[in-house]
Amino acid sequence: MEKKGKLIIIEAGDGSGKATQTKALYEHLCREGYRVHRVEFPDYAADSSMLVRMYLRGDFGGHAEDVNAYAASTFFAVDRYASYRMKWKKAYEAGAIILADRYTTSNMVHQAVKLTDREERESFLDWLWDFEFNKLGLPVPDKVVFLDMDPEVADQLIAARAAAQAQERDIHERDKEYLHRCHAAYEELAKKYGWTRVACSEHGEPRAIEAIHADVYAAIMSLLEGME
Ligand SMILES: Nc1ncnc2c1ncn2[C@@H]1O[C@H](COP(=O)(O)OP(=O)(O)OP(=O)(O)O)[C@@H](O)[C@H]1O
Ligand SMILES: Cc1cn([C@H]2C[C@H](O)[C@@H](COP(=O)(O)O)O2)c(=O)[nH]c1=O
Repeated sequence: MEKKGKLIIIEAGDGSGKATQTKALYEHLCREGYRVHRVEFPDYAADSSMLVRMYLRGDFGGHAEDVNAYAASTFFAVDRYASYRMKWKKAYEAGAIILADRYTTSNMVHQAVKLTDREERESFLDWLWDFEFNKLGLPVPDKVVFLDMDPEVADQLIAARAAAQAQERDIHERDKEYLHRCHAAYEELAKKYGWTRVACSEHGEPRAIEAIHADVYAAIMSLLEGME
């Protein structure tokens, strides 16, 4: 019988602090002596993300909608499959904690919003669940923490980061209206799938990184019982 680990996802809209909070939680859990592996999606440094990179830089069209939800989801899912098989399957099956910055949950939001008809969207979500978790065999998350950052605040954080690091925005980050639709979908899907919401902004300002971290840690604490 396999001794499975725990798969924890830090999920949110673009520029909402996922990398920052994943790093803080990873360091906290390491300090406490847990066996933790940190992964991120897309896995930009890996060959498997080539189609994702082509899509996000606009090779197939400058708008998210230029690639339909099913095609785009497949690019991201294949990248995830390669990461799972090559980087963390063994550790997960040996009982480690896997901490992921984005996962299938990003396809559930960022691709599902392309379908405006409710029935079509539900049917896409059912297809996606079956495709990634049953057909590809990726593990279902044990906990999804949704960082709820006001999209206007996230847009300012992206702008500041882009200026500081001379980075270009991808086709999703360039489209403010799309990011607002994604935020609404996050709120809806957090309820549908039972994701834990952590408030990350108030009165148009981001909350302090440490305060958000304390809430993220509190959200995952109960999962750690019996883990080493
Ligand atoms: N609570 C916060 N207060 C102020 N600045 C923050 C906060 N959280 C993150 N930042 C800063 O905002 C920027 C975006 O944060 P981060 O890279 O963690 O977000 P992300 O969700 O991983 O972004 P992306 O979706 O683009 O991968 C970074 O420059 C980071 O230092
Ligand atoms: C993993 C994953 C991501 N996406 C979307 C979400 C974001 O808009 C981009 C990735 O950008 P980041 O700023 O580097 O996080 O891609 C998606 O649609 N599906 C996925 O599975």
